[in-house]
Amino acid sequence: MFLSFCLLFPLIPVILALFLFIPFARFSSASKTKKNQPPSPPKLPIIGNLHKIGLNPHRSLQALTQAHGPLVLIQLGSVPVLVASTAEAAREILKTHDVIFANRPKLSIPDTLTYGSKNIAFSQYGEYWRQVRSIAVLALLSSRRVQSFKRVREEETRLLIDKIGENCGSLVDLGDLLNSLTNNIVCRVALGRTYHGMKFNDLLSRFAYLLGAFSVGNYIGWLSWVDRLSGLEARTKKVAEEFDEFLESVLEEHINKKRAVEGDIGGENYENQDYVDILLDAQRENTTNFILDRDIIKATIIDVFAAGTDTTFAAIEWAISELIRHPKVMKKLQKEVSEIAQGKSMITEEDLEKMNYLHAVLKETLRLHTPLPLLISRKSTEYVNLMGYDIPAGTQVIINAWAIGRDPSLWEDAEQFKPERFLNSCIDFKGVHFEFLPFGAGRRGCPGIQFAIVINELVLANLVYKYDLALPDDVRGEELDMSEYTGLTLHRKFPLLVVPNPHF
Ligand code: HEM
Repeated sequence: MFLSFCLLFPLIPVILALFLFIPFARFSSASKTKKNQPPSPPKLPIIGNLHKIGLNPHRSLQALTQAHGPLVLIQLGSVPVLVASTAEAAREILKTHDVIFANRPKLSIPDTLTYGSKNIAFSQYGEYWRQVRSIAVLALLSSRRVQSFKRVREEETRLLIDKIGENCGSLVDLGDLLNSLTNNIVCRVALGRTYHGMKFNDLLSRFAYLLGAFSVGNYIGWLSWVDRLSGLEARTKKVAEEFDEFLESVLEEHINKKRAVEGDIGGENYENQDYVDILLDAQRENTTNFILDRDIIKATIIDVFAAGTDTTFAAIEWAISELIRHPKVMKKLQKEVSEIAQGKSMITEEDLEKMNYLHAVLKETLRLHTPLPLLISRKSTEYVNLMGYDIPAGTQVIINAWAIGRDPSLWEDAEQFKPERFLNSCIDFKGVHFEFLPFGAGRRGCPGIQFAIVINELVLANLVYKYDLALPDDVRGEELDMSEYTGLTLHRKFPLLVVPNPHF
């Protein structure tokens, strides 16, 4: 399930009606006597535990876990959902029983936005998913491809640094600039060029918002009219249509460019190809076991925006926020970066490897501000006994990676930002350490780790190398408001406004 409850509001009248007219009921499910189900909090009729979720589901689900244990079975409307919030439970799901939990639930909003879940992230587990994922890895996310986009990343980072330089001493919306930077990088490597303008940015932000929106109909089928009445359904269709129009124009541009290039010099080499070129080639050369039709190509491009841009941007924004709040950490990082840069004008990607403290800062950020706090929901395909509990086939599963990252039994001073904890530690985010899961794990784990990390590190290193960042109105860094806004991705609630000055 794509769990985010920013659009839970349409349900409020229903919840109120239940509170007013239906006496509280503690549903002791009949099946419980037969099966050993995980503990469940008390439920209300019809809505089950929906009222317990609130606007920050990762926090409310953490509270449920603290009250009921590592595996909790909640009822969202008519849908039972298993919530796992400890490293041990995550290991059982993502490693021991990875195949059983490799499916995704089908949900109406992502389904509409991704041509019937034809993309990687929402497609059903099986041969189709395997093939589209491997095309994306080969064409965009493999080490070789990620390496080949080095120039794009360094150029865009330089543009960001220059833009900030033009505004030294003035108030800058750093979040906005970082958002544009990630969009530009992703557009250039995936689509071949940048796309600017209010209209495109607005489309992307409506798209990201809807991906995190809550659809009543997914959980209480007979209330699906609420989604129509609230306008959610219409808004989703409109964004899907606008995105489709945009992607059609991108495909046409590529097809025309290909014709022109072939006419001229007989073809383009691999290194100069963007993601769309490679997908169109695979279509023409019929290299997949299924027909790579236009909708599949468009859905696969959507993955890059849906899974890749907002997450990458959120990670950098939280990292800068924590550095502003922790001046000593900022100084230590600036020292490391400056020593390695040795006075050159920009940090390059070759320099990053030596920056151990930078790696630790990024890991600590991803631990405390996991960009997808609840990963992407899974769905079991067969019955399984999980940590002694009976879990039937078809159960939706949420893994609260955010809560695991803050589990005080795993992390000392779990709520504190202390990058040092990662300095002499082998823990990383590649999906083998279940106490630290910002990219998930197992076969549905994130394939974009390398793509994202190098952007994050390059931008962070250059920002702190070139600038000191202060809060406006002489507010101390430690006082920066860290409130969250939860959509699909966890973002800062308030813009990150800073006053940059050259760092010497
Ligand atoms: C800091 C940045 C990123 C974070 C934190 C992140 C995190 C995640 C997480 C938690 C999942 C779900 C894993 C699971 O279910 O176990 C995921 C899936 C995915 N991510 Fe990322 N991601 C990031 C960047 C990217 C980038 C840059 C791309 C591509 C350009 C990408 C592409 C994908 C795709 C395609 C999936 C779906 C995989 C599948 O279902 O097989 N991600 N990501």
